[in-house]
Amino acid sequence: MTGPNAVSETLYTSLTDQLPSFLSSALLQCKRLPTLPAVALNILDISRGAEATLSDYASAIEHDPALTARIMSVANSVHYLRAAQPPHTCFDATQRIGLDVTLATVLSFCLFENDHGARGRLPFWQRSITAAVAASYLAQQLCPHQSGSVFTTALLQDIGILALQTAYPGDAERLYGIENTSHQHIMQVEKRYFGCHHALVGAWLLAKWGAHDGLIHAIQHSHDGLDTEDNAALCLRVSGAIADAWLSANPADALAGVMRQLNALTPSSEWAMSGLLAHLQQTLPPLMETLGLGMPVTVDSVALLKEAQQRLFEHTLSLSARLDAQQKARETLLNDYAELQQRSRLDPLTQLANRAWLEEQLRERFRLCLTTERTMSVVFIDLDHFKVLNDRYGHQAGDQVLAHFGRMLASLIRVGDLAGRYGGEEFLVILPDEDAEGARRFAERITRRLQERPMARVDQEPLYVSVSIGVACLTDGGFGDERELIDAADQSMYFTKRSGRGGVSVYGH
Ligand SMILES: Nc1nc2c(ncn2[C@@H]2O[C@H](COP(=O)(O)OP(=O)(O)OP(=O)(O)O)[C@@H](O)[C@H]2O)c(=O)[nH]1
Repeated sequence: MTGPNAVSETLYTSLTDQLPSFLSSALLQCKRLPTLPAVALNILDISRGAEATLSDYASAIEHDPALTARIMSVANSVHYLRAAQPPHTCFDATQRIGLDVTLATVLSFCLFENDHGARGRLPFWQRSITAAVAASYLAQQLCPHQSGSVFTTALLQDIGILALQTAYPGDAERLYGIENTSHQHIMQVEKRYFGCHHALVGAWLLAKWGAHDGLIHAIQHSHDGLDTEDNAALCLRVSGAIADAWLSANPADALAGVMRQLNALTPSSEWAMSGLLAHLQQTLPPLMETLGLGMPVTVDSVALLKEAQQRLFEHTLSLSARLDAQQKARETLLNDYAELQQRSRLDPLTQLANRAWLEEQLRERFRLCLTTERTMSVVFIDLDHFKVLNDRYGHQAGDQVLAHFGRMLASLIRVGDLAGRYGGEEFLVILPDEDAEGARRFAERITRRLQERPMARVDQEPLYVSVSIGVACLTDGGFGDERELIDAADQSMYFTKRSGRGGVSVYGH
């Protein structure tokens, strides 16, 4: 289970304070509560079909308190909650967590270790389901938009009993096995034996598992008096009494007693009691039959659990296969993205950084230098008489020269430097942590290299080019931004041009 989330942390702490500590330690030992065997069978049946939908699972789970509590808590966990409303019904919960998590949650059901254990819990399950059906019918009359959540809350109102029976299997028979004991009496016995009754236990468990505050609060007060302004709470609280009456040895008398109580509170016509009884009469017998609660249940729990584990295993396998595929798709996507990003930063002809990337990098490095009090230099390079070269040897030869020059420049820079094509036949190199003298030496290496190596061959003849270079160092001017630094390097480059080309000038030197 998920553990309390941030929202219910305070509620959880307050419930923990109220719960005797020996009880919380014992309850923590039972990680899962047993599921109705018939529901477990139904879930397995559904999981065998390839076309099973979320609704199929939700319909199966919604009558089982243990699985309902589990699925509600998982759906409410922080991971799924995000900014959304908490789930109010099994349908909400399964929609929230999706098919994979629903399957993983419901297939990890557990059962009572033997038929005897399951039979001993029949009254608990019968009461939970009867109360849920009654509560949702009443809610449809009084607060229709809450009937789904009232059903779920009513189903879970006694989950504390299931937990206590599971934590104290040896005492369960003695505490809960006496026939025709009233719910009131059970609560008195619990109070004597455990120091609190099952509503608090149920609320604490749901808080521990991370259910939402509304549900926890409603369970905690599910057994309070009927004197409440809140219609949903009223439907919940009266549902237990109706379930007890319906399941008692003498339903007619018991129901009359409940009606008397209600009449004292509110006019009976509003409650449409006869409609409720007709609804219970019509709904409950087939439902109890389906859930195996009409007669003792006989199931081979070992075989059932084995099959569930097998299904869970198959499900996990298919899930991990899908995760693998998703992971691969994600990696390809990331690679494609990285490649695309890299391409969007490159000049296609020279394979150096393009102007946009150069400017972005220069902006960042300029800011870094200011904050860390470091320096940097930029080197502005312009190929000489490139128009003449193009005109004389053709545009293709010009392209060849640019591409070759790009490769040469890339071979001269160090790790951390950035060389790029700034415009047509203009190049820019950023030299971090380099002063003006270092940058000048770098620029002179370029001019020397160009004297040694031709940048193209035309009709087998080597074609040499020269460049005019301007250098500017951050330390040599009060530059306000990176643009001013580039302008300074550009000015120095023009100075070189005016001085006869094929050389290096340094700004401010
Ligand atoms: N082949 C080729 N030529 C280009 C490219 N980009 C710009 N050019 C050319 O480069 C030439 C630049 O000419 P100018 O700005 O007059 O400069 P220059 O001829 O180098 O003269 P100076 O800079 O004064 O030495 C123009 O003819 C442009 O067409 C390109 O990608 N490929």
